[in-house]
Amino acid sequence: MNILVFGKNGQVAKALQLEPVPEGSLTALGRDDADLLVRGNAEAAIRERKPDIVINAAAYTAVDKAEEEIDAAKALNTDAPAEMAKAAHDIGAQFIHLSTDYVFDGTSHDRLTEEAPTNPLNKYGATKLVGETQVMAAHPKAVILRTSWVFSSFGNNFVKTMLRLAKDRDALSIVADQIGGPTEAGDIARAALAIAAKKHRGAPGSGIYHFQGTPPVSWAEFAEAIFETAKVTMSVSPIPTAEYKTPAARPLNTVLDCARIERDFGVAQPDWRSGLVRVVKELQSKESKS
Ligand SMILES: NC(=O)C1=CN([C@@H]2O[C@H](COP(=O)(O)OP(=O)(O)OC[C@H]3O[C@@H](n4cnc5c(N)ncnc54)[C@H](OP(=O)(O)O)[C@@H]3O)[C@@H](O)[C@H]2O)C=CC1
Ligand SMILES: Cc1cn([C@H]2C[C@H](O)[C@@H](COP(=O)(O)OP(=O)(O)O[C@H]3O[C@@H](C)C(=O)[C@@H](O)[C@H]3O)O2)c(=O)[nH]c1=O
Repeated sequence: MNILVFGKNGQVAKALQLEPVPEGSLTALGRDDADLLVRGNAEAAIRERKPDIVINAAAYTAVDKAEEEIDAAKALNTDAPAEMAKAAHDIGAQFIHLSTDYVFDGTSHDRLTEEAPTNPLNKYGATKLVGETQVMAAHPKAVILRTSWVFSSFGNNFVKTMLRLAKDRDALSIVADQIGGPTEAGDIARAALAIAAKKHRGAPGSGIYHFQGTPPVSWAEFAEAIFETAKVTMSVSPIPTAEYKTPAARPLNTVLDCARIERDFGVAQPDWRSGLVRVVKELQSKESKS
C-alpha cells in the first residue's frame, strides 16, 4: 500500500509521517515539491508517483485571513482537492480528504450527522464545503473525514496559542458558547491510515464521515483543560462570542455524530483528553531541549 500525502509540514501530515505503514510506504509532499496554488501540480505529482492511496492534508487553514485571501483559500480548499480527486480516480487510486466542522452554521442544538444541513459562516468553511462536493463528484469512492479543533505539538493550534499566551499573561478571556470537539492530529492520522488499509483491501465505505474527539467542550473549557494538563496557573474568564470580535464568524455548536465511521470502518471516537496529555508532554519535552 503506497500512500502519497499532500501538506507535508501541516499538523495532520506530520502526524501521518510518524505512524507506521504496515506493508507499504508513505511519501509526503510539501509546497516546495508541489505548490498547490499552481493548477496542474497536484495532478502531475499523482500521475508521476502512481500511489495506491492519496491523502490530502494540505489546506488553507487561517480562518480569519481567508476572509481577505479568498482566491488562495479557494485554490487550496476547493480547486486543488478537486484536481487531486480526479487524478486519483483516473489512475485507480483511493482518495482520502479532510474537511471541517466549519461547514456548519452551529445553530442546531443536536449532534450533527453527515446529512445535517450545511451553511458555512465564513470563507474558510465555504471553500471547504465546495471542495467536499467537487471531490465526491470527481471520485465517488473517495472518503472525506470532517474533523474539528485539531491540535498537536506541530504548527499552529489552540493548545500552542494558549501555552504561548500563558508565558506573559495570568488571565485570559475565552469564548464559552462555542461548543465542539478537540481532535488530536495523531488520532486523525491513525483513523485515516486504518481507513486507507481497509479501502486498500476492498472495503466498501465512501462519502463523508465525521471524526471528532469527545467529550464535547467549549473553547473556555478546553483552555482550562490545557492549563490543568500543563500545570500552568491561569485565570480563564468565560465570555460570549459577541465579546471576542474576529474577522471570520465561527459556529456555536459543532458537536458531530461519529457513529457512521465506527459502523463502516470500526474507527471509534477518540477521547481528546488522552491526546492532550500526549501533546502537552511532547511540547514540554521539546521546550526542555531548546
Ligand atoms: N486545523 C484545524 O483545526 C482543522 C483542520 N481541518 C482540516 O484538516 C486538514 C489538515 O489540517 P492541519 O493539519 O491543521 O493544517 P495545517 O494548516 O497544519 O497544514 C496545512 C498544510 O497545507 C500546506 N499548504 C498551504 N498552502 C500550500 C500551497 N500553496 N502548496 C502546498 N501546500 C500548501 C501548508 O504548507 P506550509 O507548511 O508550507 O504552509 C501546510 O503544511 C485540512 O484539510 C483542514 O482544513 C479540519 C478541522 C479542523
Ligand atoms: C486566542 C483566543 C481565542 N479565542 C477564541 C476565538 C475562537 O472563537 C476560538 C478558537 O480560536 P482559534 O482562532 O484558535 O481557532 P480557529 O482558527 O477558529 O480553529 C478552527 O480552525 C479551523 C482550521 C477548523 O477547521 C476548525 O475546526 C477550528 O479548529 O477561541 C478566545 O476567546 N480568546 C483568546 O484569547
